[in-house]
Amino acid sequence: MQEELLHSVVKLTKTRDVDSLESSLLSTIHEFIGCQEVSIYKSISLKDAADVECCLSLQVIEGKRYRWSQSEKVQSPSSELLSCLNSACIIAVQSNDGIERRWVPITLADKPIGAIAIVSKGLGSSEQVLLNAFCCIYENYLTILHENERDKLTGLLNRQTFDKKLKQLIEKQVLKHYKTTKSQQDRETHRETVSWLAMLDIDHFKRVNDNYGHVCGDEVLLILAQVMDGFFRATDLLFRFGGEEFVLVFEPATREEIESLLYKFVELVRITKFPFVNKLTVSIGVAKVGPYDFPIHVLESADKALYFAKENGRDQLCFYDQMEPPQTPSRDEDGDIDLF
Ligand SMILES: Nc1nc2c(ncn2[C@@H]2O[C@H](COP(=O)(O)OP(=O)(O)OP(=O)(O)O)[C@@H](O)[C@H]2O)c(=O)[nH]1
Repeated sequence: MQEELLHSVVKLTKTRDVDSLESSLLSTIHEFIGCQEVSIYKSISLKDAADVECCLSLQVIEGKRYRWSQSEKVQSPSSELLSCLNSACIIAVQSNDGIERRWVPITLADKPIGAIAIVSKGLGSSEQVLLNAFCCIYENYLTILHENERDKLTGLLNRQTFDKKLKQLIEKQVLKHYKTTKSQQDRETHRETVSWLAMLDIDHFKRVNDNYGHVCGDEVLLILAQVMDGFFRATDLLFRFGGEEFVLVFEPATREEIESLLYKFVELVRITKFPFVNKLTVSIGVAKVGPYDFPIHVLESADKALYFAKENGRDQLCFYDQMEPPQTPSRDEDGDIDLF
């Protein structure tokens, strides 16, 4: 038993990304603690505590068969899950048929960000100790992985993780696409709700540095990142690509939804009071992320649209497929930015 336990800890800490860490955690919990179901829930929004997603779930069906399910928005989270998320305390309830439901909070930087939920026939004290220990190992390792994926100044995702995260999103999209669309005609109609990538760049940022110095420039960058973090949903991927350039990846939405969201953001930046500078504006280039696109091509398209927005007055957004022909050359060709 001790040897197996050690192996499971080694296996858990061997993973290098959050998704494999989570599937490893659930299979380890299932292996060592008899349960019917074990799931990971995460808060999606900082503003609304009831906005919760079930990221991954392992369910035992008919003794030795399992079913995995992932990324499902929880329509009405149970009151126990919500109190676990709000209080960061373990909650356990037992029904008359002896089935126990237990929620163990997951915290990151002292903030509850989710919970592990386990359905069992009741856990003995040694099983509870084991479950809490697995959750602590997961939490500690999650903190390390989280720090490695983040930009040190702004706390947003860093450029090194971009390829991996975008590939994961595209893979999920392909899977969903095939699950939900049976015929070629269905696939055509589903193209309307694709994911979107936006490349965002601060206008005339050099002037901020030149007038007030690099340290003040850094503070402006930090505040802009906080504004972004507060405005977009937790499921949107926000990257700092370096300097004053950011990349945002949104989950499937219609063009109208993304356009309206980004217009609101451009307006929000315009009216936000930043330190030192009187006025700050951003330009944004937007491109579709289709299920069969290569990340580099999507990035190049968004970059061209961003260049177009800059060339045509800044403080605006431009969609790649709505640019006026002839298309402007990518800044990549000018040697202005280095894509990979
Ligand atoms: N403070 C700070 N400045 C940075 C950082 N990285 C890059 N920069 C600065 O960002 C500025 C980018 O300037 P440019 O590429 O000329 O673009 P811009 O002045 O924003 O003009 P447009 O993009 O054309 O609107 C340069 O002054 C860089 O030194 C950083 O990490 N911190």
